Amino acid sequence: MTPKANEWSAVAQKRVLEKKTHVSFPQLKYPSLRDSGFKDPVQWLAGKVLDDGAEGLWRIHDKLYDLTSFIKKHPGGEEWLELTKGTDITEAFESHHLKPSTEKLLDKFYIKDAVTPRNSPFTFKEDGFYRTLKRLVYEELKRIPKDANKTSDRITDGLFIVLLCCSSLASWVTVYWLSVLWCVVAAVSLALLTVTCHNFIHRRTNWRMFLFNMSMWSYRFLSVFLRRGFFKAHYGWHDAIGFTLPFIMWLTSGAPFLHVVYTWMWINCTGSLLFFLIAVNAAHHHPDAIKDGDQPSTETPDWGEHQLEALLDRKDVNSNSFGVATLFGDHALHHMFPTLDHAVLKYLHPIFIEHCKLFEANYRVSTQFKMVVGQFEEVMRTRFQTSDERKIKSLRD
Ligand code: HEM
Repeated sequence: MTPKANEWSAVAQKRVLEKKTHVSFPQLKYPSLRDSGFKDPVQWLAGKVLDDGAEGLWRIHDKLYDLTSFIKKHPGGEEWLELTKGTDITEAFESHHLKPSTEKLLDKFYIKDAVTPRNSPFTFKEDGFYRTLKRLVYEELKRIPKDANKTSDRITDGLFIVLLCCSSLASWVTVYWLSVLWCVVAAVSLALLTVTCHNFIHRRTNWRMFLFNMSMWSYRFLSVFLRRGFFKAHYGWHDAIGFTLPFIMWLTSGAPFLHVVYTWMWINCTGSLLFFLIAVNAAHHHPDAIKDGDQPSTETPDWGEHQLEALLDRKDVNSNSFGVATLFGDHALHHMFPTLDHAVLKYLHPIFIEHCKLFEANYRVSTQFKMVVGQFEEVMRTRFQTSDERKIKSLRD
């Protein structure tokens, strides 16, 4: 029985303790492996293999496909399919392909129907919010300027060059305050570069996605250095690309190696802190953004509408291309269409807003300042929210 609004938080707290069902979606079982080992993407994927009913194949909606022969031919890159073998890839498949012809290609790989229901609450109805928006976006993309994505390329390349120059200067100069100045500029450009490269990591394999790893994070697994088998299986040379920065600093500055390492670590740690501050004050860390445990709008929401529930956009960030690229802007459209360049998204605003109005979707737009305040409110939050509470607050904003 669905709990009443005033009982939701207590019921959800009980589910958290019992660990029998998913908290927000009690029709789903408690995720396997959630509480064992590292809580990282590798563990999450292993848990999905146990729960998704894909029988060692790839599951899309309620059908199973054998994509083994397609892995090397996949235009988006091999990694996506290698990593997801044995899991339900419905959400990834739906959101990463706009061309209607891609779906037809699936028939070639069909093996059989799945025997268990999907272990996901999300729906993709033909006349639902997401699928209708996807069709509109596909048509709209034909009308936008062909070179729209050049803006992101220029911002990324510019930040990369600033990072290289300032890091080398920071090791080269011998005046303390000048060195600090170059270190600060390098750290800021490293943080902004890392965010900007996020624009490239959901797309077909491209060299700019590797620049994300200059931060010593990995665009695939943030736990990459902690996992066994670093150079085997899923781990590649690009996971270690961050080590090229101190090497370049050493070569160009001629400074003693230890001094370079020390300077590099300062830049890296400060850059990481700034990256964290940007990320945590962006779209999701606010009480009005749904989290596991909060009450969803329905037990089987449209996937796209649920994305909107999970974030708030910022009007001051969305108003300029540099802000969008370097501060996780236009996040709603980015969630729904991750393969599109961030610089393209502004052209989709008019149809997106109209579509939200038509479907009465819960799309919220806030400001950067309110997101910073909301981030502290989120940290202090002690109860789970009902969907009505989320809606009422969003109207007040
Ligand atoms: C885990 C699931 C998958 C992910 C994350 C994924 C990701 C991607 C990405 C990032 C692209 C490049 C998109 C672009 O540049 O616009 C792409 C393209 C493509 N993928 Fe996938 N893919 C997945 C599964 C599949 C499957 C199952 C098929 C078909 C059997 C498929 C067929 C294609 C085709 C045909 C393209 C080229 C589409 C185009 O040019 O518009 N993908 N995919």
